[in-house]
Amino acid sequence: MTKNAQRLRNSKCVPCEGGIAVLEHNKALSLLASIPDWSINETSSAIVLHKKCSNFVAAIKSINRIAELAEAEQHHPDLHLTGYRQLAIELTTHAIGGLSENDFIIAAKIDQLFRESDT
Ligand SMILES: C[C@H](O)[C@H](O)[C@H]1CNC2=NC(N)=NC(=O)C2=N1
Repeated sequence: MTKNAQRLRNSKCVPCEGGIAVLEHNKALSLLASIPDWSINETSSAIVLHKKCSNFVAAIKSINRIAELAEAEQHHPDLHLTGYRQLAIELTTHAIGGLSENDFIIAAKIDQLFRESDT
């Protein structure tokens, strides 16, 4: 794991209700290098991870773990479960209409969660 990934994993989300700038494209790309399974959308306003879970129950368990994490951090992803086990996790900071470091912190923590549990 890179130093940046470790730093993100050990960070806490900062409450955000607006008033901060969205991350610059280059900054977003450099943070993305720490979470290589994730991709960024065309407008650099969201990052997404596609995960094929082993079955429906495993997908629901993952959703519940992510929900707990999101509540603890007070930063919440959009979760899409389709095709019974295809989980898409999308992160953006709604309050600013784009990416903030919070999105990368949660993404790094979700990666950790997936490493530590069955999916
Ligand atoms: C104060 C608190 O941080 C905000 O209300 C949070 C809650 N969770 C959130 N989650 C996401 N993804 N974007 C937000 O802007 C957001 N706002």
